[in-house]
Order: sequence, then C-alpha cells, then structure tokens
Amino acid sequence: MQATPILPVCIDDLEHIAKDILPSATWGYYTSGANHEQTLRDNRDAFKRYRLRPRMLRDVSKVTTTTTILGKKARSPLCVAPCAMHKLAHPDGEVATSKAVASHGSVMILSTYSTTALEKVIAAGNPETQYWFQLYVYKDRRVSEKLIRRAEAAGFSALVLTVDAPYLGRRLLDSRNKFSPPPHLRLENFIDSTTDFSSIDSLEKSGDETFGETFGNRGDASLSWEEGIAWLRSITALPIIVKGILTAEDTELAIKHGCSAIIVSNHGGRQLDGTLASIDALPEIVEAAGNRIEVYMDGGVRTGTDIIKALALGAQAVFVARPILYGLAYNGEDGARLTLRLLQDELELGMALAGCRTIDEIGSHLIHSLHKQACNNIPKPKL
Ligand SMILES: Cc1cc2nc3c(=O)[nH]c(=O)nc-3n(C[C@H](O)[C@H](O)[C@H](O)COP(=O)(O)O)c2cc1C
Ligand SMILES: CCCCCCC(=O)C(=O)O
Repeated sequence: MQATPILPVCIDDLEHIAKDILPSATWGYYTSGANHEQTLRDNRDAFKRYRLRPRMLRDVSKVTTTTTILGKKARSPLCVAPCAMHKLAHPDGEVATSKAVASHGSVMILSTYSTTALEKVIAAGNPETQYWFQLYVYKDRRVSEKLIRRAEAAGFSALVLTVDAPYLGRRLLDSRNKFSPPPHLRLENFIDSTTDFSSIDSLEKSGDETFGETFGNRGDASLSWEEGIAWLRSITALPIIVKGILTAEDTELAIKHGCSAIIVSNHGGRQLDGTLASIDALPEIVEAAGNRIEVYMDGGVRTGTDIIKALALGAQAVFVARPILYGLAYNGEDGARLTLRLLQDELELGMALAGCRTIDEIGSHLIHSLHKQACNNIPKPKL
C-alpha cells in the first residue's frame, strides 16, 4: 500500500490524500467514469502519446502566462470546470473554490448542481475573474430561464451549455454504492425555484428514483441545435459556450448557431464511454474552428505539461475538475489554491524548459505525436 504523502507536491499526491479523507461513496461519485471507464482512463493516457520538442537557449529568464479568454485578460489559461456538489469535499464548498480561482485570476464555471447559491459564489470572487454559469436545460423551461436571469443579475458573463448529458451516464460505482448525497446538502440554485423541484432541492430521491433518474426525469433530452440554441438566444444576450463537443461536424454547427466558444470535453469520461480522449479530439476541432471561435478543453489534465500540450494543440484555455475536488478535500480554500498553484508552477517551469516565454510561443512545433496525423494543420506561431 502506498503511504499518504505528508506534503502534497503534485496533483497525484492530492488525489491520494483525498482518497483517504473522503467517504468511499463520495470518492466513487467524484472519481468514477461511465461503464467500463475506457474514456476516463484514456483522458489521462492520451496525454502520454504526445511528447514535447523543447527549444533551447531562448532567454527564458522571464516567463508570463498572461492570456485572453473570451476576449478578457486572464493571468493564466488554467481554469476550473463545472463540478456538482463541492460541499461533498469540504463544508466551504464552492465559496472556497471561488476564492481560490479569484486569487489565481482566470475563469470559474459554476455547475447548475452547485451546493452553494450562484449569488454567493460570485460574491466571493473579484472583478478580474470571469464567472460563467453552466446550464442543463430542463423540460420545464421556466426553471432554466429563472436560473439564467439570476446568473445575469449576479454578474456571470457567459452561459456554458453542457450538451453531452441528455441523460446521466451509467456510472457503475454509483449504482453499486447506491450513491445518494447526504440530506444536509442542498442544491441551493433550486431553493427558490417556483417550479416542481422539491425533491431535487433536498437531494432526496422521489420514490425509487435513482440519482440518474432524478437527473434524467427533469432534463430536456429533446434539446436540439435548431430549437435549443435559438431558444437560449431568444432569452439572453450572454455569450453561449457549448461544452461536450468532440467532432468537427458539431464545431461547424456551434459556429452556425452563433455559439461564442467550444469546450472539447467528454465530461471526464462520465457520459458516453468509448469516445476519443479530449486531447485526441482537440486537433480536429481546432482545425474545424479555424480561428472563428475560441476552443477550450478539459479532461485528464493533471500536470503543467498537460496544459502545455493542450495549448500547443490549439486550446485557448484548459479546465480542470477533479483536481479541484481533491484540493478542497485536502484543505478547503487553501487546498483548492494549492491545486491551482501546483499546476501553475508546473506550467511556468514547463514553459521555461521548453523555451517558451509567453503563451503565444506555445505552438504545434512543441508537439511530437506518437499518433499519425494528429497535429496536421494546426497554425504555427512565428518564432
Ligand atoms: C464530480 C463531478 C461532477 C461534475 N459535474 C458536472 C456538472 O455539473 N456539469 C458539467 O457540465 N460537467 C460536470 N462534470 C464534468 C467536468 O466539468 C469536466 O468536464 C470533467 O470532469 C473534466 O475532467 P477532469 O475531471 O479529468 O478534469 C463533473 C465532473 C465531476 C468529476
Ligand atoms: C441530480 C444531480 C445530478 C448532478 C449531475 C452532475 C454531473 O454532471 C456529473 O457528471 O455528475
């Protein structure tokens, strides 16, 4: 058995510590993937199939990670993906995460299924940090509209529509554990809803509903590019970002329907098992997007060099989910800060060792792919 590290110095250390701290059903919910977890594993393994081609003697005495994300300055391209129920990891939950991201200076996407009301989460931040609100669209559209109005009023600057979950993926560990969040936690975004979310408010299952059924019974699986995006467009002026895109075809549709950006994602391997790893899907999408909209990615990012590889393959920003939960479990806000600091330090050191002083200098010239053709047609920076 591996001993628990005393001082975590990388994300894998935080993961080991979190495993010791968290109840096993929470650990299962946070870390498992769908079905046989092929995609979950591949999200990590795929990064290892890209090797770096560092450049030398390039005066890396000063390195900066300043960039822009959705047209706004950010101190780092490392951002936080939407994740349900941070209070399962630590009582301070999403407020702790918000403060940590605010000190880091990039983007936090807040899950609809937050255990803290969206107004409290953004109030814990600062104006330098972008807060985007993640949406699932419900059969009862009044619920979604109300969430959007609240997000607009609170100052969220974009909506992130998750498109890979018309139903919840089949997570075997959650079924085996009969996972159900503890009754003291609330999905606070629904508490003042005027609609029939009483059972989801308290996270109690109605009758024999499983967790997945609770999700599926309320979500609108009929959503389509034509009707769904047009409906969203008709009720909000906020930029719409689609999360869960894995093909060039859907990239084209996202652009056609006026989306502002794309997050290449397979939901951390929790939805359709057997998809491409996010990092493997990224080049096709970057090529299809062709600088018309920004492309971000998430899935399996655990080191600074993973971030460099994703940026080199064309991502404008990179999101992490589970590493934040591990940090929260370890030490609340300080733990979430540690997650971001470890990754940021690794990113900066990795850039210097690869000969990159700025984010713009991270280009496809850095990538040696063990796949054939993976990096064709990615725009190369001038060095
Ligand atoms: C516990 C957990 C809860 C999640 N909840 C949401 C959610 O509410 N909405 C969403 O769009 N994605 C959700 N995701 C998916 C993440 O946003 C992200 O796509 C994925 O986990 C990134 O991979 P990583 O965990 O390897 O960093 C969740 C992921 C995890 C692990
Ligand atoms: C009934 C609450 C379901 C939350 C689902 C959140 C999610 O996207 C996940 O991957 O888990």
